[in-house]
Amino acid sequence: MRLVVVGAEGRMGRMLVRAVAQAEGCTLSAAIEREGSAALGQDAGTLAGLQPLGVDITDDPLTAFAAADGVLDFTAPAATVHFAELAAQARIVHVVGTTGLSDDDLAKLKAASYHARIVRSGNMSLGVNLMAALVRKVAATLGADFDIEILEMHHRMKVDAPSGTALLLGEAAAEGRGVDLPTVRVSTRDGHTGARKPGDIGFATLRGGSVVGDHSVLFAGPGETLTISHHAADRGLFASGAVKAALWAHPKPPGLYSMADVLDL
Ligand SMILES: NC(=O)C1=CN([C@@H]2O[C@H](COP(=O)(O)OP(=O)(O)OC[C@H]3O[C@@H](n4cnc5c(N)ncnc54)[C@H](OP(=O)(O)O)[C@@H]3O)[C@@H](O)[C@H]2O)C=CC1
Ligand SMILES: O=C(O)C1=N[C@H](C(=O)O)C[C@H](O)C1
Repeated sequence: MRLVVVGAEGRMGRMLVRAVAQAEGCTLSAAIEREGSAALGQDAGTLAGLQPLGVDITDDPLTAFAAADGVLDFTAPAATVHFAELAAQARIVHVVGTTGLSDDDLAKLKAASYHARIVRSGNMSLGVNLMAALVRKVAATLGADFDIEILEMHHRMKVDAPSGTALLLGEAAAEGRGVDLPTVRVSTRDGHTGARKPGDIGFATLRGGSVVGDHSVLFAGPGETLTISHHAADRGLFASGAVKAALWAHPKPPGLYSMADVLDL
């Protein structure tokens, strides 16, 4: 499978280049950065800390997608929407790890998925997707006297909050309870907030240092608290999950898929 990495100079972009170079059954066909990037013309392998791969970074996704079977995209919302339109035109696989997408962005991805095979997830790791399945089950099992709070911590450079993973876990909890997350979501508390509203799902965000990604879901009940946690130690795990998703989606019909589909959870 010929794969393009977009945002190839980014923290995840470099990891994706390494994961593609090391995986069986795929090759890196192109690497893309934005117009004006200092990385243009550099070898993607060298930039990722590998031997040269003979793939120079360009700012021409249209040409790259026309000669590829799939694209791995951990960039930014506006870029991802644009890449989804190009992936749909080229009828290829689009693996989307980008977080912070608005409802409008998600609607555009849905439209693109009539022609592209899109796999989107706020977290590409096996552990987090398994955790989401557990959270759904626990939320469905415990009664309304257990309050659900989601805590996440990431590195100081992260630009969106709550994290895509926290939202994915919140959606799983809401699904377990049979409610829509937007109707119960509380993402900020400051000042005289009043008592906690029954049924709310709270989010707390920490940022600092080089933390790759830590998530906990707390079920706080009368006299006991159940906590389910995940600690990511290395971004390589998100990158290998993305490659797995691309290989899984290659023979599938156009559509919008999740990591739970890929992992058969
Ligand atoms: N789903 C998952 O498992 C994971 C998701 N993520 C998500 O992935 C995204 C990227 O994270 P991270 O790698 O840390 O961020 P970085 O800022 O390090 O990387 C993003 C890269 O994308 C580039 N980029 C942005 N716009 C364009 C464009 N239009 N064309 C080409 N390249 C573009 C950026 O270039 P420039 O710097 O010039 O803007 C940058 O090189 C975030 O949304 C993050 O939350 C991260 C880890 C795991
Ligand atoms: O920006 C990051 O770094 C990460 N983003 C994803 C998210 O928003 O949940 C996944 C991971 O936790 C790292």
